[in-house]
Amino acid sequence: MPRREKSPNKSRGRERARSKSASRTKSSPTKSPSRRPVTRSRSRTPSRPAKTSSAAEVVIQEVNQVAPTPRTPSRPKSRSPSRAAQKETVVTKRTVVTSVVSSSSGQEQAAHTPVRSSSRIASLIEKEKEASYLIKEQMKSEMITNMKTPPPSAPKKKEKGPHYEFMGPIGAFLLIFLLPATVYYVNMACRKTKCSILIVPSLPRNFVAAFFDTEACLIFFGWMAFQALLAVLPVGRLVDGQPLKSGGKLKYRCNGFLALVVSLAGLGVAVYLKLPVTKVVDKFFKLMTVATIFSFAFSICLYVSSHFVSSKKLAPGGNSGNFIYDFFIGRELNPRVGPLDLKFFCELRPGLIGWVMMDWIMVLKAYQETGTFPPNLVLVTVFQTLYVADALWFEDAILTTMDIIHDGFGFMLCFGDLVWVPFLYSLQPRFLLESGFTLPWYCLAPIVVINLIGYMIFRLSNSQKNLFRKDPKHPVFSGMETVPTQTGRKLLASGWWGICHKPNYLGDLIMALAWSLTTGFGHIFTYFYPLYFLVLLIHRERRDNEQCAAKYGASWERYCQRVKYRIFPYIY
Ligand SMILES: NC(=O)C1=CN([C@@H]2O[C@H](COP(=O)(O)OP(=O)(O)OC[C@H]3O[C@@H](n4cnc5c(N)ncnc54)[C@H](OP(=O)(O)O)[C@@H]3O)[C@@H](O)[C@H]2O)C=CC1
Ligand SMILES: CC(C)CCC[C@@H](C)[C@H]1CC=C2C3=C(CC[C@@]21C)[C@@]1(C)CC[C@H](O)C(C)(C)[C@@H]1CC3
Repeated sequence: MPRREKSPNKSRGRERARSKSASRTKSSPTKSPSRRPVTRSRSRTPSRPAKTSSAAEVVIQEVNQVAPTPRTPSRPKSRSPSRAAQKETVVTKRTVVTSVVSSSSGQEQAAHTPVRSSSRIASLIEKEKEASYLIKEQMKSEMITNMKTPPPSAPKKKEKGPHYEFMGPIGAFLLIFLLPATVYYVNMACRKTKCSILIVPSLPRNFVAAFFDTEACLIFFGWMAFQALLAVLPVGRLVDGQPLKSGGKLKYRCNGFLALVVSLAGLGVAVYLKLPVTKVVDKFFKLMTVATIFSFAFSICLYVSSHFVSSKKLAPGGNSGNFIYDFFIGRELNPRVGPLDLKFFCELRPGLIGWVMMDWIMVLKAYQETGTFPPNLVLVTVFQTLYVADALWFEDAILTTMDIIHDGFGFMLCFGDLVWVPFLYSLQPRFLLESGFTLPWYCLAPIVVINLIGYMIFRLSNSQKNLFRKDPKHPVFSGMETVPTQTGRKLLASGWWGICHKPNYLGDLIMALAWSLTTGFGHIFTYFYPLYFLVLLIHRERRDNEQCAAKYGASWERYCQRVKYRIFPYIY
């Protein structure tokens, strides 16, 4: 295949070739098959040694002959950035052209035998059609590449404003107040007898005493310090993060599962020693207030300190220049204090482990109050413990999530990790503790099944993708459909990832539903978690979809054509 230089005229040349090729396909091919250059070029050179090439390549060769790209003779030989970009485009082109949907078993078709029969001709026509499709794909991908790397001579595009998410600064401003208000409202509306949106929470007379005390401060900061200490212990694997914009990779200490075990064991010891651990539940609202104030203060510190780091350390999305928006989304990607990575720590340790601790303390309190272990309270606590234990066992998988790679560490994640997760995700157990609501075993059995199904989908799909990212050549992927991309990475288009774009979200949502089912059907707010989660995951899927479209261009489109549904097969 002749090497071709990229030039501004190239696309036009190829467009011409494409229309010629298309018109050839349209004109009755059986009548004049020998006029097609594919046939001609091969029958003219019968003595050429047989070289295996794909049908698409053959047609590309043919296109090159029909419409040779005008060369730019005076182009300097030195490897300028634009030239490097051109080379990259050539490589991209080849990747996309050679196989669009390939099979890992490597069964790519090779066609280079002289045309002898009409069936052969028909098959070549088929291939030509395919190749013409591939050319289209290639052009799309090229357009995307060109969009990313404009030639130096191209006129400068009008600067676009920052790309905002969450409805921009106004959305961010509203969320900064709405999120804390929601946590308070939902928890205050969930009382002993009812958990309903219709209950307007009444504010206590002595507001400060009801929502704040120094003991709660001590518990909160003691807990944070204890978890931070466990996180920096030189125990557990040191795992490399994803490559950074600034080059290199950060290292992360992964000992989260150990931290969970130590924390739960510590709780066991405290109970054995008859320490007043149920104070934590009694001071639920006070702890929530301390955590909320801390989140605001911490996010302000993060915002201020982000102005003292190099621009390479900033998150791609949180550097818009708008104070409110950047404060909410977070400016710095991976803020660290000594060995402690603040975002990684907050996302997995104090909030997540704190949530499970709170659940078990509620079980203990229920036992102290009633002398029994309410089965549905125990069940939902076991489910949530399994969920958190899973997250910490597969701790390093979080290093590839958009929170760690893409989002900065600002108010959204800070508040989400330290307040939203522990104080809202524990709503069902808190309701069960307060209301004493129970369910018979024949209602609990199907809930166990639903949770297990959800967990299986969540875990197996996450593990399949993680393994595929680590070792795409692993034997389990042989025979599975994949979509190659111009980045060199492939997208898995069968197995769990051939059912819908986010099988892991589907499993997560099924589990969320199972947790709420333990509270029966009488109280809408105990379904707050699955409802909010549905909105969060639909929004998150769309954000990820945008990011993948930007990353993978035409290949992502191809993947979306192959895998039609986003989260719910046959529905959405
Ligand atoms: N409990 C909670 O509150 C929350 C839980 N979660 C859970 O966290 C988990 C991780 O979620 P999240 O990080 O959002 O999303 P994913 O785990 O789905 O990761 C998305 C990334 O995976 C890669 N990818 C997407 N499709 C494919 C494919 N077909 N083949 C190979 N790679 C693909 C892409 O990255 P690349 O190509 O660069 O590898 C993409 O950016 C989920 O299970 C979710 O349910 C998430 C948010 C909140
Ligand atoms: C309050 C806002 C509207 C949104 C806040 C979002 C955060 C609560 C979530 C963003 C991503 C999260 C993840 C988990 C918990 C919730 C947050 C912080 C996660 C740690 C839960 C356990 C999973 O197994 C996981 C895959 C490790 C999750 C990663 C993302």
